[in-house]
Amino acid sequence: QSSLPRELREKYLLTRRIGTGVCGEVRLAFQRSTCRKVAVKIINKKNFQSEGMATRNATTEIEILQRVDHPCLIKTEDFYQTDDSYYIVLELMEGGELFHRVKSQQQLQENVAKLYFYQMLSAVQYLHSNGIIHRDLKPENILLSSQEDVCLIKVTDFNQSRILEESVLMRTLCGTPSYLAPEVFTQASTTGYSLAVDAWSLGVLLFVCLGGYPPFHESFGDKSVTDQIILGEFTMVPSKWRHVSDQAKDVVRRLLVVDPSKRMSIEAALQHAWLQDQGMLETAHRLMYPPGEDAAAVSMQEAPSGGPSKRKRGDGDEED
Ligand SMILES: C/C(=N\NC(=N)N)c1ccc(NC(=O)c2cc3cccc([N+](=O)[O-])c3[nH]2)cc1
Repeated sequence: QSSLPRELREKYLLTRRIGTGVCGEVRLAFQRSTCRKVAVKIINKKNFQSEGMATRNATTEIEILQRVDHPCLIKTEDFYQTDDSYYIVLELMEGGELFHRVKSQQQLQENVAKLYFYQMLSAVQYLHSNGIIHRDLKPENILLSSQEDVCLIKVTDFNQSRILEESVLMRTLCGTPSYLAPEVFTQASTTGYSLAVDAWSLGVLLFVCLGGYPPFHESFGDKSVTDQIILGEFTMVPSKWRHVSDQAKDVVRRLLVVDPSKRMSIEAALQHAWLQDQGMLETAHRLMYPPGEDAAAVSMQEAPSGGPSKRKRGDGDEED
């Protein structure tokens, strides 16, 4: 406890480790004033390659963590740092990492995988609409809110994230193209598809949820994992995929496409037939926007037809 920042120690009681990551650990903590349980992610700075990289990455990450506001993105409520570590206070996600959920259940039931996948798509759609690319979507970075199958998921770990800012390239493309070399345009097409990297990762995540094992793995055939990825050669083991619907397989196949310009986009995935499932969508929206938690949600609720519409005013009075 002694090496913790004093303010952190004064406000929170840190207890046992609940999660481990390559760049640090996660501890269960109690807010002393309310006894409320929170998670504290401790990231040791020396894990980053170079000092410059560390500060930029971490600053960007902290900025992103504090800026994002979506039900399927982890929220930070406090942030401290010492010379050698960052301490990020986060909401507790008692279901732990998706990685362990899939491992313990071999593979998820299709409707559960669909509910989780829809939430991941919503989270990534929000990030992309705010010019943020996650770039490191994997089962360890998807957290579950409870031990129940039907639960809220949250994306975390923006360590590799990048904020798409106005690039020199974009400005260049505004000027007269007459004197520009061809690679300036072809290079444009590659950076133009940088959002698509998250779509690929979501394809891998969905594959793991449905199949219970990774699509690219050294145990498959004689090619290296890198070669399998570059060739887009994934293996659907029949015994594992026999009970998975053709529509679900179609989503995976359209995301795990090597050419980013041909890969299904996040938007297109949200429109895919597999996700036009009213039951799942209602469950997802009930989890993401629980009634009564947010005035906006209340006002969006359909007032019961005919009966007096109960709406909460700012001062909390019920009005008929
Ligand atoms: C921001 C971040 N990583 N950033 C980075 N590596 N640079 C980050 C990474 C991982 C987490 N993980 C958790 O909050 C987390 C993991 C876990 C496992 C069992 C149980 C719980 N829990 O809250 O009950 C867990 N929470 C939270 C934040």
